[in-house]
Amino acid sequence: MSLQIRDLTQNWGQKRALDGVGFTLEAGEFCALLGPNGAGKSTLFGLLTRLFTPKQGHISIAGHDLSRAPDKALASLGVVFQQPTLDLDLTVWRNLLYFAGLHGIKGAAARTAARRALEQLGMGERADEKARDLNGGHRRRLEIARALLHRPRVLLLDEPTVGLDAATRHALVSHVHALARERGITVLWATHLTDEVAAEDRLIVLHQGRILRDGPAGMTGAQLSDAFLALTRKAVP
Ligand SMILES: Nc1ncnc2c1ncn2[C@@H]1O[C@H](COP(=O)(O)OP(=O)(O)OP(=O)(O)O)[C@@H](O)[C@H]1O
Repeated sequence: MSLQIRDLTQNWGQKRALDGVGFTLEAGEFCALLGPNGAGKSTLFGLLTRLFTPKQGHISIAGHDLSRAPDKALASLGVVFQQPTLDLDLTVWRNLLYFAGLHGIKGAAARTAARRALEQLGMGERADEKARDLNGGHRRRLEIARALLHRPRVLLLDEPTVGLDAATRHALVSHVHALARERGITVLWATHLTDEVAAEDRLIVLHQGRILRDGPAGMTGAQLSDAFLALTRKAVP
């Protein structure tokens, strides 16, 4: 399995942000992590990326235990955070090479990796443009390309469509589905928008730090939206 989480619990003072969360994702699986504001999605991502360490629970990435072998585990992980972190004054190409360098990928290997990542995101023609001149959707795609440079097995995206219009969001979701399907990358896509979930996706609903539902989405659109609202309303104490 590519990503395994067991019994993860995290408190912020008196507040329990995650309460015994556990699930396993296989290679090539696209999993939508759906939760309203405050569900615990960012806390979960903070633990997965080792921004902080869990008091209780276990995380393993591509078979590497995150607390015992953090370097190997994190080398298998690509991350797109909610807040964009591109250098807007650099070209697309320079943004990628700079980040490749941070991963220790240099010279011809870095150029090959950057070319491959741009192709994967349909941005092969954009290499010489300044990041500032890209529209919101292409900036996001560049961030995804950058997260793929070191060929991670697992890709985490924390609400990557914030601020994008519906058509651009749809295009971005399609690109990332293709990465999972065609490249076997395991994707964990956090969102609070039900229209980003496809019927065949694995769907995990997180609310108030707990998993309320885990399985194939099986529905989309208004049906899914109604089911999500009913589920999260019912759970309010
Ligand atoms: N550093 C922190 N200190 C204190 N409380 C926190 C901290 N981070 C998160 N929380 C609380 O933990 C709960 C879960 O928050 P989290 O940000 O993980 O949820 P989320 O699903 O990512 O929400 P959003 O979509 O609003 O970002 C919330 O009640 C939040 O107020």
